[in-house]
This record gives sequence, C-alpha cells and structure tokens, in this order.
Amino acid sequence: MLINHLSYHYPKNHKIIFDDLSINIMPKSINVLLGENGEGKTTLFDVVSGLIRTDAQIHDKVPEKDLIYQIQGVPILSTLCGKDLAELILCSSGQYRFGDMNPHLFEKRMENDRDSFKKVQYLWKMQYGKMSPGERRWFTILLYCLIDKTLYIFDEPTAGVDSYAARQIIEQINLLQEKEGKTIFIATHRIDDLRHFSHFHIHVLSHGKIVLNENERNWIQAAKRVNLPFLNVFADAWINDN
Ligand SMILES: Nc1ncnc2c1ncn2[C@@H]1O[C@H](COP(=O)(O)OP(=O)(O)OP(=O)(O)O)[C@@H](O)[C@H]1O
Repeated sequence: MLINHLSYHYPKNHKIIFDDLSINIMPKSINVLLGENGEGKTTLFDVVSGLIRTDAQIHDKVPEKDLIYQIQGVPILSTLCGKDLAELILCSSGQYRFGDMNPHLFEKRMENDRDSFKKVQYLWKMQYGKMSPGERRWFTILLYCLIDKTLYIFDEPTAGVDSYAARQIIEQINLLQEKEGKTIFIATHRIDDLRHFSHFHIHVLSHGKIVLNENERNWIQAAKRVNLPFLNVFADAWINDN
C-alpha cells in the first residue's frame, strides 16, 4: 500500500500533522512505525484504516473490510467476561459462530506456548472489569490475531503489559506474518518489541514526513544519518543490548 502526497491537520488544530508525506507499507511484512509522542502515528493509522479521509493518493489500498485496527483504550462494559469479549470480537467478524466460542480456539496458535494458553483459559471466565489493564490488552490483541484479514494495524500493542506478556503478543503478531503472510503495521515505543521479529521495515515519522524507511539490516546506519534525538536514543538501546 503506497500513500503519496498526504497532507493533513485536524479541523480545529493548526499543527501540521502530515506535510506531503509518502509511505510504502510493504505487503506481507512487518512495518514498524516509530515517532515521538504526538508526531501523528495514530493519525496515520486512522488514515490507512479509512477513519480519516484525505486527498492523498493511495495505491493498492486495502479495503476497510480486509483490515483490522487495534486502537488504544476501547471502552468495554466491565461486566463482560473473556468469553463475551471473544464473542463480540470474533462473531462480529463474521468468521466465527457462537458455537465456536471456546478457549480451544487459541490452541493451534499456542501449541508451543502453554503459558499463553493457560492465561487464555483463566481470562475466559474473568470479567473484563476485573482483568488488570495489561491482561485486557493482552487478551484483546490475541483475539484480533484470530481474525483472518489482509492488514493488521496495531497501535502500541505492548504498552502497559509486562515484558513476558509483551513477548507473547509479539510472537502472535510474528506468526501472523511468518506463517500466514499477513501485512502488519505496528507502532511501538519499546525497542524490545523489534527483537522478536526476524524481518521488519522501519518507518520513522518526523515533522510530517517519513524520514527513514529501512529494513532490519540497514536501519541503524540510516538512523545515524537521520540523526534525530529520539531515534538516536532508540537506536543506542538496540546497539547496547545486541
Ligand atoms: N481529534 C483531534 N483534534 C485535534 N488534534 C488532535 C486530535 N487527535 C490528535 N490530535 C493532535 O495531533 C497530534 C498527533 O496525535 P497522534 O495521536 O496521532 O500522535 P502519536 O504519534 O500517535 O502519539 P503517541 O506516541 O503519544 O501515541 C498530537 O499533537 C495531538 O495533540
């Protein structure tokens, strides 16, 4: 999906969010969107998902029905339990029936991860309001991973979850791309998230433009050339831990 000439500001906010931006979201790959707080990552997801309409040129656009978009902090009735949430998300996708609702839905995806499967079984009967915020996010994202779409957009899927749970989330996202050939578009502020992806493309958003677009082999050198303070901190963390 190639977007060209994307310019945008919110109706009552004169801050320029996108300034003739171009981005090439690589199909069947993990596309990681980096940027400082407030640079416009969520807004870009809103454009890609069709929530925000603009005059940008979009080639090979993924139709709205073929994408899933995990947005941050969705309000859900606190008395719903894990099973009800599964029903809400999975049955409304049209790909599952009420009779399918069972923790064993996850079993195939978690055959090498018994800890995750045990957690699903625990959360299945737990009320959403009683789940911890991290458990809510973990469970919801894993439900999204069960839905068959072309493009998966994840807005900071590991924010607020512990490192082990974050790895489980990232592993499920990795499976979507590696085993099922899906296109992933993900924003994160956690360097750790990248470590578990074998291949990825980095897109860096800064001052309304994509200023870096490189794969996992070349992004560090490119980051040094771009020389943005936030990116230097991110790249240094990667180098120091490798
Ligand atoms: N509905 C809105 N109306 C006006 N301004 C908005 C609106 N939504 C977001 N903004 C502004 O647009 C800018 C981009 O916001 P956005 O949420 O896309 O940033 P982000 O890169 O996702 O940030 P973060 O890393 O904190 O999640 C911010 O400065 C924000 O204040």
